[in-house]
Amino acid sequence: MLKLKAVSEPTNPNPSDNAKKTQRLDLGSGSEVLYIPKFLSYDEAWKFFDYLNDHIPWTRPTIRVFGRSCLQPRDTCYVASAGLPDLIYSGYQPKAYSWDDFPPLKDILDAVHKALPGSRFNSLLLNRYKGSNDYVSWHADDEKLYGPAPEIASVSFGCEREFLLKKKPGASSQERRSDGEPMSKRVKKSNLVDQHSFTLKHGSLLVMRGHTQRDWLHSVPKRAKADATRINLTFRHIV
Ligand SMILES: O=C(O)CCC(=O)C(=O)O
Ligand SMILES: [Fe+2]
Repeated sequence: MLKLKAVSEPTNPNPSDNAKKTQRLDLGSGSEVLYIPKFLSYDEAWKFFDYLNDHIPWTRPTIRVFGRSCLQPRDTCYVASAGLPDLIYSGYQPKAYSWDDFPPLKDILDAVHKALPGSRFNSLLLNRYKGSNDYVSWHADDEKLYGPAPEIASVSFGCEREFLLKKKPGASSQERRSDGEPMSKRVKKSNLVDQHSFTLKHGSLLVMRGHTQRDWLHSVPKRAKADATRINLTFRHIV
């Protein structure tokens, strides 16, 4: 696994925000992940956690995976701006709530837009992992309605969980290592650079960009020791 390089957030000139280090991971072939561990303060993030845990109408729908019906292994909810095409995933079409139904979500959305200049997210999938047995299996958020190179911003609250990325079978191989050395000049150890792991902390922001959904899969696996509740918000732009 590659070590992440910590860089100061160049878009934020406020010196009081120096603690907000952005880690940037170049996955090669136009795929990139950003990770900001202290996107929200600890106390602020717990206030959002309590609000979301109590006020979101969480459901655990039946979805279809490989032709079989099963209970989705986590709670979910969906919020989207008016007039957008319906989201359907795993044979399930969630009801779209309005941003006005949950005003604190608009505050989080504003903070995300500020951290990612040029972004304009208009939909949000919420996930609640109620304990160590809840998870999301390997997938890419590559539904057509997100366009060919979607930016997805993911904010985490509560229990820390591991977030894994692995190269899709058949995706073009990595062009260069993090130190810029071309792979052709050295022995390829593709299994080392084709998987990455992040521990998504309370109040953190993770962003997937470029061709990440085309070329990579991600998951949040079951973890016996992660026995408390985690809430995750994934902001997306529907084209
Ligand atoms: O919970 C997470 O960190 C990831 C959720 C996710 O991948 C999704 O909702 O598509
Ligand atoms: Fe996802």
